[in-house]
Amino acid sequence: MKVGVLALQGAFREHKQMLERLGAEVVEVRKPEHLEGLQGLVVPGGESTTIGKLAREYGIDEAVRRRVGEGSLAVWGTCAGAIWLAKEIPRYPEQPRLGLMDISVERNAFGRQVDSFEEELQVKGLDRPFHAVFIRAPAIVRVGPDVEVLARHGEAIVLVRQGKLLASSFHPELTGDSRLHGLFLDMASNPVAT
Ligand SMILES: NC(=O)CC[C@H](N)C(=O)O
Repeated sequence: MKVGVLALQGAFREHKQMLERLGAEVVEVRKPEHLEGLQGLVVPGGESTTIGKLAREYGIDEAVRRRVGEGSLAVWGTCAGAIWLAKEIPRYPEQPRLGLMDISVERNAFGRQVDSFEEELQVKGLDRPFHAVFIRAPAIVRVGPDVEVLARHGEAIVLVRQGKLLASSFHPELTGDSRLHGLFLDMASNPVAT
């Protein structure tokens, strides 16, 4: 199983290590041609405007849209990566994005006072809670009819799936728990979107 991590900016190294621990071959994606032969792509947390601008400049967004359209690539956006995947970003209508998930993702939704926090999240499909780290995190404030909600923090939606696309508000790569990376590898290895 060969997957990539978008390595333009942000916390991609931790994702790479975790995916490798699960036995995947992991490529750092910096150009469209690096997507060749990949079944999945993880888009890390970081600064979503920077990631969006660089991905557009290098033509990576176009290439990812094409591969997702063919059904041959799964994508998981974490934190800034989730913002990049979203169709709507309230208050930032001009921000460059992939725009493939029918969700609205509000940047820095939890306010300045609580810049960062951690929580034991109940995740649909996991038998025990997942320790989630939120860092200047976004919240998913609207989901379309094809989007399944997998976890919430209070009222806020923080983990969703739409076919071969997955988005999380939090940073799943910062703890030793690799269950969500395992779920993503399962999604990427399944040729049929469910
Ligand atoms: N940890 C993160 O990825 C934070 C995302 C950042 N607040 C943004 O809007 O881009």
